Amino acid sequence: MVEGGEKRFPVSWDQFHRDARALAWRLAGIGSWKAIVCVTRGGLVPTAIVARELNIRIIETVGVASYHDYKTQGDIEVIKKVSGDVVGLDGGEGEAVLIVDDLVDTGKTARVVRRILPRAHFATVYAKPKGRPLVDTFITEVSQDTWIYFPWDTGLAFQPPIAQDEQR
Ligand SMILES: O=P(O)(O)OC[C@H]1O[C@H](OP(=O)(O)OP(=O)(O)O)[C@H](O)[C@@H]1O
Ligand SMILES: O=c1[nH]c(=O)c2nc[nH]c2[nH]1
Ligand SMILES: [Mg+2]
Repeated sequence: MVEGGEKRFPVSWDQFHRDARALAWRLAGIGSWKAIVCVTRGGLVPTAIVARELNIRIIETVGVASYHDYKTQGDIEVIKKVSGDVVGLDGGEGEAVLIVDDLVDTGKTARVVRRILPRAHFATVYAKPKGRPLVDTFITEVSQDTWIYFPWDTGLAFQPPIAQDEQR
């Protein structure tokens, strides 16, 4: 959640692919997992990239939404639960599971998913300071007052020259 003057962190498809692949490289050096639980919808694209790189073919989803209005967080809603088969793999409680999301911001989403899969490994591509303690592995940290613009939410648009912006 961003309050007051915000900073912007726009991410292109190319940069996102590189960052998600960097996440897969890091995860490959840490452990191995039998299944991915993807936190939809933001986790869908990084899950595809990580699953390809780590050769994981069991993909489950958990549907969580809280940013119903652009940039304003509401109550957390679990729209789709995790299948018991996946939670119970190996020792249960998500022991064999890798959870993938695009980012942690306040950490509220991660806290809810962690409650369902307490022993899973939680991985995101980006992290903000408040959410950071809730993730096991991430690639890039941005400040709390930064909004990350993902390529699937944005398009090419004219940018006014910096000098013109300063005259306003
Ligand atoms: O750490 P938090 O403050 O909880 O925010 C992080 C969550 O917010 C976004 O999901 P969103 O609720 O917007 O739903 P979406 O993935 O369907 O876009 C993002 O994909 C994370 O899942
Ligand atoms: O596109 C997004 N960018 C963000 O920085 C963010 N934080 C929570 N949810 C988010 N969605
Ligand atoms: Mg999400």
